[in-house]
Amino acid sequence: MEIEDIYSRFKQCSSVSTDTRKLEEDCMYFALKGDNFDGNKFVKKAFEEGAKYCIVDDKNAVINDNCIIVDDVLLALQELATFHRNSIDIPIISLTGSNGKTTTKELIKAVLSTTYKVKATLGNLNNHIGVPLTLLSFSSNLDFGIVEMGANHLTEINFLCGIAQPDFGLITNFGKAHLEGFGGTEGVIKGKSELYDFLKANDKVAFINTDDPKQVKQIGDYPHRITFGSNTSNDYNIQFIQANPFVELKYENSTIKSQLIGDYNYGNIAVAVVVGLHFNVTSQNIQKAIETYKPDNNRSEILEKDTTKIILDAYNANPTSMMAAVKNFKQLEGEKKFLFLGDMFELGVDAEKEHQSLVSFIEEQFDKNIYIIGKNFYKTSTKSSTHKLASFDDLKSEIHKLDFTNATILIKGSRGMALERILELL
Ligand SMILES: CC(=O)N[C@H]1[C@@H](OP(=O)(O)OP(=O)(O)OC[C@H]2O[C@@H](n3ccc(=O)[nH]c3=O)[C@H](O)[C@@H]2O)O[C@H](CO)[C@@H](O)[C@@H]1O[C@H](C)C(=O)N[C@@H](C)C(=O)N[C@H](CCC(=O)N[C@@H](CCC[C@@H](N)C(=O)O)C(=O)O)C(=O)O
Ligand SMILES: Nc1ncnc2c1ncn2[C@@H]1O[C@H](COP(=O)(O)OP(=O)(O)OP(=O)(O)O)[C@@H](O)[C@H]1O
Ligand SMILES: C[C@@H](N)C(=O)N[C@H](C)C(=O)O
Repeated sequence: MEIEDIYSRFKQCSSVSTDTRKLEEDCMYFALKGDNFDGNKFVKKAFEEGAKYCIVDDKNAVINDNCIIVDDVLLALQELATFHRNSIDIPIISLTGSNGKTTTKELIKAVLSTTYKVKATLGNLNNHIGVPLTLLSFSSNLDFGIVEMGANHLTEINFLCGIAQPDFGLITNFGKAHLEGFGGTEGVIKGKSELYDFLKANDKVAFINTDDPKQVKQIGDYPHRITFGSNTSNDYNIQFIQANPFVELKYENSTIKSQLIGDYNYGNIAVAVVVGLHFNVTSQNIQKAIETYKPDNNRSEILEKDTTKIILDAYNANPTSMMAAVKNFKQLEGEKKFLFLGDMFELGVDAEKEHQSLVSFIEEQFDKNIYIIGKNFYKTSTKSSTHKLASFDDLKSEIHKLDFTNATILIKGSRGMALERILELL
């Protein structure tokens, strides 16, 4: 069946789903194949749960006239999303970067939603499946769509731009994340810059943080840019005030006191302010939107348990965000500090070097209460005062000996380390 015909059926549906475990009545179910399951096997279930149409690529899965057979279900999903994007004439703002994408996306959404009808990526559904799902959730009555794009290898952002066709774009930062798939730091810069390449090729607009020399270098002399940063020569001048513990910044005559910790969140907030200003959101609305935004899901959360203050940053980790978290932790007030840091994943051949240089850096900053957990950290050379634990189970037997009265604790590690489990041990 041609994509136009699938599209006319999509228009009869309430939504698109790829999962029979959370499927909406009257949706279009795409039977994807994954590492664990073949969606074609769940077609009967999809109809039982209320799907209107099922898109399949196994002829044995065709059980009624509402099954649509295609060569490749994933490709069909991506083509349908592209077709839909071309049919809805709304401005799309896309963002990528090594760190802070979801936070920045949520902040921009909060700011623009004060004044406009806006939809954005749910959670971080930001890959080759998530981006099509995001676009298919947009409709032509929106004022803006915000699309977060993630990548762990070259050409991925270019591919996602082809589907989303952004009118505006921004890169939060270039860091040492997913080094394995990108083949090193230069690969990250090239891969993320595919967003700029798309904007340049299509005369679209880039938001550029001029405090980040990498952004300035990568955008080159491309004229369609909106600049911001600490220098008054920018289109928008934004000043960092402090992050102790919450980030405060100043623009025009407004001071924003956010509920986000970490000076690294300054750039994430600044670009949300600038997007708001550029699209004529009032200063009062920008301020209110940002000041009421609270992070969740283990992303730089600040928690209190009796007299103990906990910075729970266990959602993910990579050398850049780990370094940023440690530096921020160092400048925070507090006499008695503990660090619980877990392995960083997806670093490939750089894993050993990156874990070692991070440990050496931490030991320069802190002389005690350093706990590093996981196989990679376990292999590093450390001072005798640093506590190396090969696994979470090893930490369990150590942690109950510690006294956290009046302490401040940083918890950070890769998703697979799931260091939020520490909370139950405190
Ligand atoms: C394919 C899929 O969506 N899988 C999701 C599914 O996984 P599950 O293990 O259950 O099975 P399969 O994948 O094998 O299943 C095949 C299909 O069968 C469906 N199904 C299964 C059982 C059943 O009873 N009924 C069914 O219909 C199933 O739904 C599949 O469609 O469920 C998991 C739990 O909810 C999901 O985690 C899994 O999602 C995968 C990982 C996925 O890719 N989802 C996208 C929608 C997405 O955007 N996910 C984001 C990923 C964010 C991310 O990590 N981004 C990276 C950079 C991107 C790198 C990119 N190249 C990559 O590889 O991802 C970043 O750093 O930002 C998310 O999960 O948040
Ligand atoms: N600008 C930044 N620089 C360094 N680290 C950051 C920055 N912004 C956020 N972080 C760190 O990254 C963590 C995750 O934030 P967020 O989910 O917004 O990033 P992300 O890029 O969307 O991650 P993912 O790609 O895994 O979805 C935060 O809790 C914080 O530790
Ligand atoms: C959570 C996932 N998007 C991610 O960033 N993974 C890195 C490698 C992590 O687990 O920290």
